[in-house]
Amino acid sequence: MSQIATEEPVLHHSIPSAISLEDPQMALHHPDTPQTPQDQNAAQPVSDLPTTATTNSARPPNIFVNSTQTFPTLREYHDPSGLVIEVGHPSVNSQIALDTLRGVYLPVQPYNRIDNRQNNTVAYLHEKTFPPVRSLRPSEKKRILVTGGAGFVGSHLVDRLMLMGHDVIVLDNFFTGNKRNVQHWLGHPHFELVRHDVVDPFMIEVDQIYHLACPASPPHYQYNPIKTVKTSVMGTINMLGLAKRTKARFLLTSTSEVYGDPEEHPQRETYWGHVNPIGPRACYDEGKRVAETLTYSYMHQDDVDVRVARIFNTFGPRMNENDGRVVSNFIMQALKGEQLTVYGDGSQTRSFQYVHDLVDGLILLMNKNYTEPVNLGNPEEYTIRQFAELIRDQISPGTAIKIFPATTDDPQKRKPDITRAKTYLGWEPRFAVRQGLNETITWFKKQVDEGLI
Ligand SMILES: O=C(O)[C@H]1O[C@H](OP(=O)(O)OP(=O)(O)OC[C@H]2O[C@@H](n3ccc(=O)[nH]c3=O)[C@H](O)[C@@H]2O)[C@H](O)[C@@H](O)[C@@H]1O
Repeated sequence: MSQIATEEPVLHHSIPSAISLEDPQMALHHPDTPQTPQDQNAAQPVSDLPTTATTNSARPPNIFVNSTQTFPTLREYHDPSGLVIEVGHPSVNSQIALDTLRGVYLPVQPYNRIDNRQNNTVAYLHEKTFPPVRSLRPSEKKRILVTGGAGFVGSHLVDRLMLMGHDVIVLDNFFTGNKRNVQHWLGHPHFELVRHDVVDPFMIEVDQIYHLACPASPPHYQYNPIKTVKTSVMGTINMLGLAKRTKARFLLTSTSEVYGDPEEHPQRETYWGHVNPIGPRACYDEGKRVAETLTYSYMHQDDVDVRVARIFNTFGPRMNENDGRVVSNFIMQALKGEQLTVYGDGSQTRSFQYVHDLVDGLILLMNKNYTEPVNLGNPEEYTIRQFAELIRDQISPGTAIKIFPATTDDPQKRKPDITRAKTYLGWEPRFAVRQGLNETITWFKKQVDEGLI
């Protein structure tokens, strides 16, 4: 190999700036550089090579080429003995150190497993330490599909299901979801992340399906209303079809928006709603209403085991800072010292729940035997103006609150009646809005400080 290397014609290739003859270490390992006896002794057959990225300390462990620097030989991809130490091609920026690649398929400590008998948890080490998850017997462990699992609510649900010890498969098209929300599970043996749009069918064997996939903030769902309707209709048909085939239990995350601009207050699940079918919110409201219709049609016609949660306004860490919803808008505005934007006269009301409460409710609903729709929300009701003052006073009391025109068809009041959830699930919110807001503000501040948003 080294012979071939020295006889090669001089070619010009783009190489990473990290690999330079000016680097004394690199020069030491270049085939043209005289080698010490120790170096020559170090040459080994491939089978004897250590399998970590530390094998050849002179090479950067992971090489992706951006540099336009040229270097006149192909020998760069070989070690002094002529063994390949790097694969891939500069033309497609695919170079990678072989040791790095080995680290993927031949890890030094494959899935090092730490069982903690005392608290019945198991932790896996694979390049990073994952949070310990409960150790379940095979009969207790479920395969759970979460559509929209990389979104705000979905990712918190995934955290919980993972910590509970289940196998979790996340489907997300990343339109409003973000891989960052679940990156801490990437590589965990219980976790799979699939980029997939629920508008297209998806086949898998699962025990439970939490169907969350759909843009939920008004600016996002109104951005492409036809796609929003397709997501609710075709996405729900696809997931119900999957539930039917696999006999999985199916939970639809519906919304308080099915009540429209309600004439009943607070809203009970028996209320049929007051929705404008051709207004700007209709793509979401009517989409979710059809999704509910489909869910119960599959239940009656095909015996699919279904659950329906009607989710009221929810907030918490991992909300998208740009999604236009009132909580993220007000927090970001106050953090930046900008005026808070109240749409309309601010007398419209909302009831806000902290995301951990919602996740509790979803898991309860999935695992209890109640099949009618259930409201999940915190009845703590605020006018939007009060809510603006609450956030302003927690972050920057001097900031101005400014009135802007109301949005079309904005519901004037919203507050859940949670009698059903209390009665059939034993659920009610535990977080006061103030505590949830403190945690959410702390998270947003950290994101800003770390330059992530
Ligand atoms: O937050 C949620 O979880 C809900 O958000 C939306 O429902 P909406 O109540 O319209 O939520 P926001 O966009 O946060 O608006 C709440 C109220 O604040 C007002 N608002 C919003 C943003 C803003 O900067 N200023 C402001 O006054 C809106 O006009 C509205 O009256 C979705 O449609 C629901 O599906 C979802 O459950």
